[in-house]
Amino acid sequence: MSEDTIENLLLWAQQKGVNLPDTIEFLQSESGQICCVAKCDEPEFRLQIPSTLVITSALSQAYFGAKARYNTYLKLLFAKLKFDTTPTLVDGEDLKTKFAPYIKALPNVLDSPLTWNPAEFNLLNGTNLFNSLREKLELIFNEWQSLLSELSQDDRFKSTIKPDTCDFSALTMEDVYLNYTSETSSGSNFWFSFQAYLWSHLIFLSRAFPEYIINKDGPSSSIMLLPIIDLLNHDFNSKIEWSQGDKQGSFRLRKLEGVSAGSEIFNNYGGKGNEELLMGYGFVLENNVFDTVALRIKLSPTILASILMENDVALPTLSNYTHFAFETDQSKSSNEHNDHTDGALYLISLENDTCLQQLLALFCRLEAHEGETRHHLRPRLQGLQNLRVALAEKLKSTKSSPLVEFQGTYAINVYRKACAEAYKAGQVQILKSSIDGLKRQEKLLLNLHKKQLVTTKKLSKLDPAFIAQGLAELGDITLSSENDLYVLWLLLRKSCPVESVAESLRWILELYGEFDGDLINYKDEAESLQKAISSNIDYNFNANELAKAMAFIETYSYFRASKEETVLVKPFKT
Ligand SMILES: C[S@@+](CC[C@H](N)C(=O)[O-])C[C@H]1O[C@@H](n2cnc3c(N)ncnc32)[C@H](O)[C@@H]1O
Repeated sequence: MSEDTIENLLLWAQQKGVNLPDTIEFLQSESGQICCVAKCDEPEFRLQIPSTLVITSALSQAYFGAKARYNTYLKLLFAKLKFDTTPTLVDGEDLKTKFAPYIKALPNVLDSPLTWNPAEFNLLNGTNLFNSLREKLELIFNEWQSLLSELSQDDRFKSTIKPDTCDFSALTMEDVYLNYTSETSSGSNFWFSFQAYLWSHLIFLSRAFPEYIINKDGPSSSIMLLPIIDLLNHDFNSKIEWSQGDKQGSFRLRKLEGVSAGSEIFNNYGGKGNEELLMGYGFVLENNVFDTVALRIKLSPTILASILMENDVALPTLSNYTHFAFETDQSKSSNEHNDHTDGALYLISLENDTCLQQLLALFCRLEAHEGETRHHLRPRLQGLQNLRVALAEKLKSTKSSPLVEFQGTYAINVYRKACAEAYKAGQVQILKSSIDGLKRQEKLLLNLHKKQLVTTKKLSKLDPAFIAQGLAELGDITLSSENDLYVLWLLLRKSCPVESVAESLRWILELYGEFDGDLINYKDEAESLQKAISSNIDYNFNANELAKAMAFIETYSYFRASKEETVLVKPFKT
């Protein structure tokens, strides 16, 4: 952007009543980004925008007569102001002319991955952004298609605007890029093209404010643009107040701390992680304390219903974390109902352990058998293991996952590459540190409850005769799993006099004596173990008894995937 463009913008703003203090200046960095800098010590910075410069859905309602989907029509109006060469009249005033200096100063190309080419898109492979990008684009695409359908029935537009019937789901990501999202995609010069709509969408995504600040009676999810105020960059340490200004419908930004000469004056877009910053604003922050890895856990309707009824573990949804300045009417209604149809959403971070512990509580609850709660030792250990495995898989896929295939040759923008790498590194760091935290937690629990645990190693140590004689008597059999070893121990020891069994193993036999579990799932396995034994030696175990022992071991053990071992756990509420 040229210096003239900024000059014109500032002049225009002053003429329209923006109080631009002469103690600040707007500078342009080498990358073309504008920033606001204090020329001298600024004890109390304020910037106020009159209502006449605020771009709200009142304008799109007036122009399109829209009675719903306010944000969607506002984005369309803004695309029209940018891309249509003819006037857009509201109450006799041409909005295109009115806002021309502002629109001219806006970036033409935005760095959100929604516009990245296939080679750049592949830089994100394995991440949540990579996995969700297509779905996000499809939502915007559907929003745009339905707008075209509505406009094609409006007398004012029906001669020029035809519905678009493209089936988005049939397009590859390369098709999407070439036909719809690249700067040079076909139809990009029409104000009602997808490319124009996407540009407008991204401008709102990266610059919009919630309208309720100046209009308490308006729809709560409505968004607005604030020229000049939106030149301020983001710093999450910046102490800022947003409020209505002196006059009805005006907006005031106030810095709640002094700014020293030469320092940049920042806005604060809120505590956002790099995923949200990259997607919405096209940048990331190094060492971002708000960085999170989003993990969505889908639950079957039955489990969901019982967990909600018990009200013991948290099942957060998006609405628990943030209020977006930018929200589609659709996403808002699902948030309002705290709907779990998309699953529970856990945002785990380096800085705050709460979410990881909530997620762990859910994993432990999912492992609790009948008669257990998530606080029992066995489901706690199993939950820890399962979550570790899940995070390790996520880590693996974040580090290396398949790439999308594409035909063309595309240059990779250096800035975008750096953003993708920093975002990925942040995700990897959070996952690794969460896994380490879980490892430590498991180790503590294992140390604390050593007496409640039996491994096959401990079993062999406490009952050497079982290995030396008992097993030897069964001949040379191949056990399909470590569980079979416990099963055989149970069957060989269940009728032994109590005193002959080591004290710390007796609880197993006592519980086994009372055990009355469902055997149906173990019949086949039991029969094959029975066969393996009897084909080897004339030793006849009852298949039902084998099935009972197998069911028992499953009920009273946890599988420690990290060591590939089954550990028997004495029922214990921690
Ligand atoms: C509301 S605008 C701020 C004005 C913007 N600098 C401009 O030149 O128009 C938001 C955009 O500014 C840039 N931005 C804001 N804060 C930033 C930061 N801390 N680091 C890098 N880029 C930032 C991003 O491109 C973002 O999409």
